[in-house]
Amino acid sequence: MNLQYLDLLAQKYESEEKVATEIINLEAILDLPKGTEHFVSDLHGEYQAFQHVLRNGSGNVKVKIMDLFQEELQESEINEFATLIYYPEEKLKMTKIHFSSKQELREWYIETIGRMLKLVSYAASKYTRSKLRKALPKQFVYIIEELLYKKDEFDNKKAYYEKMLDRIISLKQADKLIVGLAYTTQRLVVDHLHVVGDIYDRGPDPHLIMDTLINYHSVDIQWGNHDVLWAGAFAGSKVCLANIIRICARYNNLDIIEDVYGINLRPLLNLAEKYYDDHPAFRPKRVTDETLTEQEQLQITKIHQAIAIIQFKLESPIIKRRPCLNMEDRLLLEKVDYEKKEVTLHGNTYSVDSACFATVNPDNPAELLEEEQQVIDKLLFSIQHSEKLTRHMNFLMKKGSLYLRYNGNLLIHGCIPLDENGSMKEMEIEGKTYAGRELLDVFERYLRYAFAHPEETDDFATDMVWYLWTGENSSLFGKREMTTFERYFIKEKETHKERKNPYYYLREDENVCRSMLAEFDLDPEQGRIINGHTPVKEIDGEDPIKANGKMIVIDGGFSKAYQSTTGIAGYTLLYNSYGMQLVAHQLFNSKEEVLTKGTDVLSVKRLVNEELERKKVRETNIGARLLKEIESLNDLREHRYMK
Ligand SMILES: O=P(O)(O)OC[C@H]1O[C@](O)(COP(=O)(O)O)[C@@H](O)[C@@H]1O
Ligand SMILES: [Mn+2]
Repeated sequence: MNLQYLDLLAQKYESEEKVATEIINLEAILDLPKGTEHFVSDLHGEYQAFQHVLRNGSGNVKVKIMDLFQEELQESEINEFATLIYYPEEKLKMTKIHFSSKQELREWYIETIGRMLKLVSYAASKYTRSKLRKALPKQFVYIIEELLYKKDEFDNKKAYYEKMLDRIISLKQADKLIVGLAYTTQRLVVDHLHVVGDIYDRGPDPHLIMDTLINYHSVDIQWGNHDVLWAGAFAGSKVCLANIIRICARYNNLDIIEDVYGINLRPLLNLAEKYYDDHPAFRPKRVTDETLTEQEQLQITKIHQAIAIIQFKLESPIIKRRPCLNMEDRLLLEKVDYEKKEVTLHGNTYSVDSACFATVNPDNPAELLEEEQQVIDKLLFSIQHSEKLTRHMNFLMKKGSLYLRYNGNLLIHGCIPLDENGSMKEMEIEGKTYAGRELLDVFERYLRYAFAHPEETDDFATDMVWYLWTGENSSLFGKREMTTFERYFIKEKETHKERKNPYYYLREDENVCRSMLAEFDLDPEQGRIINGHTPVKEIDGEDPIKANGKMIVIDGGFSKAYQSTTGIAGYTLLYNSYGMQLVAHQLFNSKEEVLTKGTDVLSVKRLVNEELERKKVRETNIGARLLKEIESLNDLREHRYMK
């Protein structure tokens, strides 16, 4: 027993009563039902769709409303009420214009606030009062508690409550109260959120997702390859930086770089204007914005080429100085015959007639022009000095990890690299061989080191971050090679294919999944692997629940760009005290549609498993921590107060 620790503890609990009270509290919490975990993945900048899923708790809010009111309310009323919980400000505005008299509005307020209080109290029933208090809107804590805990057996307080509600309405506080209660409900239906990777890229608003997560009550992140690419850029990797700008150009998202994160793109634009023309392969993909003129599209097309070529040039020296990464196959600029305009890959020769190699020196293809060097250096300087990006990246690192063991499950964005036999694939790094969990741990150590040393741009750790984005043994990429060059410049489609790691077919096998759980010291009987990264093609009948339920893949494609291949708008997972449920979301168009049509974009639920007995906090990660705390408090009690 650590006596110093007990001394410290004694400062906080300075009387026997205080120790006893805390022990009683903690023990009571252990017997509460486990809180609801909510899993989402591959958000890819789709803030609106993410907001919707968050606000309706993947359908959980509706379930609670149905439990309480399905006898009393019609379906349309239930939908109206649910919409009020999801988007209280907007829905209030829309509802209020329909009332013709003050009296009508007053009645609606009283009825609605009454229902909301019932809902809050139901949603909070498995939490302690102190947890509920933290979830309440600050300015109304006292009033709501009075209203929530009213026990009016003797009819003494009726007038008191009525008066309270009346005054709330007459003092014009009802709207604020309704908004507060709606957000409290949203917060209560989900205890903890897991984001299984890929917040960034393709969609327009990753920064808004980051802001939401920063303000969320309880969250962790398992990094996706796209998140690591952004972290890598911030950590000093110029090639990661070129990639994020290239992807932003490709998806018409350069305003994320310029307007949101405040990076000046002018030097890059000047370079682009000087050396590049129109090119069909580099036209921006997501042109929803009708205000984008032909001129602007052309500008983006040129920037896209300029930064792609910088990226390819920056890859070469890394591949050459790091033979252990085994990426010589990707020295593509070196493989081009600039006279014949051909490239030879894996023994086959293809035309690269359409390629834009104006800045490439055939004798030294990886050499950056002076201007290119300046552009990338300036970009790196601004990105590392962006206040907002600093905040977002620090949060990403603080709340994130490559994988997470949580309540018996393994959460991981991409894969655990395997060989064809299902064994953990080995990789030699700096003279040592790693595989499985150790490999992932060493990857994470490099990323954290690179992040802590942003001034080092060419060291091994920084190069490893790029490897995490694109390397064969990366647990985030999970494919043999990234065929970006081929997809821009070679017509033959067979060169575009990215071969997946054997993990992606072996994960269908229950025994393989069991051995992966064991590799991470998790119980193969109880645990499951929760994966993102590869869109589940529901359209083709692919099942997100694999390996007899040991593997659940929740990338259903929030990303609009991928919805035509998946056929849905993403999966999410809920894990409450009764078990796990997978939710398939139908296409989400806009919050306006939800508000005007009153219908939720209905989500289809499938049971993954049912707990035989309702799971309690005692059996969770938090429970284990509380048990330790109780043990220390018992020690303190014995040592300090029992003598
Ligand atoms: O669809 P795009 O923009 O061409 O991107 C394709 C690239 O994205 C990747 O699929 C990685 O992104 P994901 O993590 O979303 O799968 C690469 O394997 C591939 O080369
Ligand atoms: Mn991914």
